[in-house]
Amino acid sequence: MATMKSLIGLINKIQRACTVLGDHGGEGMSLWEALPTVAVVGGQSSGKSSVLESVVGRDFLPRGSGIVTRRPLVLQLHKTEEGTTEYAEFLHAPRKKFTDFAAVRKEIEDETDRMTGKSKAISNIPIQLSIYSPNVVNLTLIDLPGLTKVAVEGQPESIVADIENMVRSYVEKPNCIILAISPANQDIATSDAIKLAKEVDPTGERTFGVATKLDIMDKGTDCLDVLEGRAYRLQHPWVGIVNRSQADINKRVDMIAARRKEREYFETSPEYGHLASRMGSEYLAKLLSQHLETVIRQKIPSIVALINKSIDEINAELDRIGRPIAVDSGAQLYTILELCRAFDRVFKEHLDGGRPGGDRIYGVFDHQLPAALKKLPFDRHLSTKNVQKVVSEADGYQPHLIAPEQGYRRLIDGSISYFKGPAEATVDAVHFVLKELVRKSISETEELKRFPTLASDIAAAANEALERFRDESRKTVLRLVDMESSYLTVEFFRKLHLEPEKEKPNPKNAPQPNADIYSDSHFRKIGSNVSAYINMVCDTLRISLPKAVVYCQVREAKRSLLNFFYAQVGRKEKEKLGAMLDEDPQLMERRGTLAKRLELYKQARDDIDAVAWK
Ligand SMILES: Nc1nc2c(ncn2[C@@H]2O[C@H](COP(=O)(O)OP(=O)(O)OP(=O)(O)O)[C@@H](O)[C@H]2O)c(=O)[nH]1
Repeated sequence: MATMKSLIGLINKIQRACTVLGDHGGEGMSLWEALPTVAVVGGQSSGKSSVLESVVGRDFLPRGSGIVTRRPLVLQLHKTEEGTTEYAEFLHAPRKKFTDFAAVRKEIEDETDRMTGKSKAISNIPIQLSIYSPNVVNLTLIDLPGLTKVAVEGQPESIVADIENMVRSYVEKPNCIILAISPANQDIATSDAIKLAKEVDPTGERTFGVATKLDIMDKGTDCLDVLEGRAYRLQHPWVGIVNRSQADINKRVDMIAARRKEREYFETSPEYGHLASRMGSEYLAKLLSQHLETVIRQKIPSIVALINKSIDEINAELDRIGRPIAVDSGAQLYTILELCRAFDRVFKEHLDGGRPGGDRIYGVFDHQLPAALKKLPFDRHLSTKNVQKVVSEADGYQPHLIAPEQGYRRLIDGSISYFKGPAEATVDAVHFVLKELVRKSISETEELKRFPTLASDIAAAANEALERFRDESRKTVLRLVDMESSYLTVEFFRKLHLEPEKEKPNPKNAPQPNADIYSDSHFRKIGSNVSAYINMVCDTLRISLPKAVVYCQVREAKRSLLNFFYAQVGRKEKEKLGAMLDEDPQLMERRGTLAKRLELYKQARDDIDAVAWK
């Protein structure tokens, strides 16, 4: 069974680790909030500092008028072997042992000012102080600013509400044990501490009522109704306390003497003598310590559950943002190539299906190319008038005798050259689709997210490769078009020749034997022959251009988009490889934070395992 010392020591340890990591409650479900704590609350001058000091047995808290406690003070008490020297240690100044408690007080004041400036404002970032002493019990207490009604000189008006909000933020947590300090010489039921405790803990199960200043109550009055639980009932018994009076403090009565005096007060008191064994600051310290231990024991399963859940969450996030990368060049090269492959996979999924975008290439072939071909100005180029003009120019001074061979060739060449436009446009359209897919693939490659430099290197290399494929593709499609004009399909014209001319008999306009070959219908006929031939060429190109484009651009992109890049990377030196794997600084910071938190949680889990199940 775990000992009291080890259980409270465990929580102390986890609390210290939380503070180092900046976890002191607040946002989300923090480990700090899951830990049971004792918070000391009370109105100004209710005797809070005095209670804390007598629990510790030392003067060490700043004193003065106005609001002295302006940051939460997490006070961890560690009991040491009898005869050892007492000392104090601040978490913000580790390894510095304070044996002079006046210096502790000074450090609390200075550290408060460090955070809040001299502004007398308050801050919710706690100061963490550990006291090692044979005169304490293991206990963690949080001293909070005293609840107040008015701001004093130099303090903002809002301080009254700010203090209440800060105190409330501690005491409303279900794991907070409330030590509610009320001076007995005032009406306890309306004390600031009891009012707040009632609000956040109506059943009183986590409130410990403490009545101070029993010794200076009006003559003839006593506090028995409260201390015996009749006036204001809580689940836990009330504890009466007699602290040093101001006169004692001025006379520098030491704490050990004060404790003795307090004991004597109760033992000899006619009113409280029968309660003496359950009164006084020493009793209060033991009561709290025991209670804290019970609560911790109850909470351990839920703390462990929270720790495990947090570890899972942190691991999941670390997986998402990526683990740290190795530093040797072999591993770096491997990482870069792995990342390239990851990108390549996504890119191929876009082309081959599975991810959208590849279908837009088919859209170019199926829609854009035919539409562009349809728009070519063959009507104008093969109009009777233009046919006549081209044929006559080709004939020169000697008109053709049977068929205008030169004229046909010029008309066909002229028409075919129009195909260059749609051919190049197809190459460009596919190029832009591919470029867009590279962009999309870069942004969709999860693994690349943490390496912005490498991502842009890969994008640049891929785009460069696409430019090369585009040049190659352009040459190929233009060659296909040129091939069409370099050798015409003779059979087409032979067949034309064999087809009988289906002219409608028109006796009125009966053809004049000689004028015939120069008439409009003759040129119209030539135009329609060329047009039929060009339609055939068009059908061929509509089919062959996509093949050329896929061959030169799409297939190459799939096969060798990053080949050039791989070769370049392979030649790079270690520093350059490292530079390519530069990460987003924010991400690196986040990973660092997560790693530290993971360490804390794992350590906490090990500590709990070691202590709780011994
Ligand atoms: N006689 C007597 N005086 C007490 C007792 N408790 C506190 N005092 C005096 O009351 C005054 C205020 O006590 P503190 O302990 O400073 O009270 P506090 O709640 O910490 O005050 P702030 O930090 O200013 O909010 C001091 O002068 C103490 O000496 C007590 O039980 N008996």
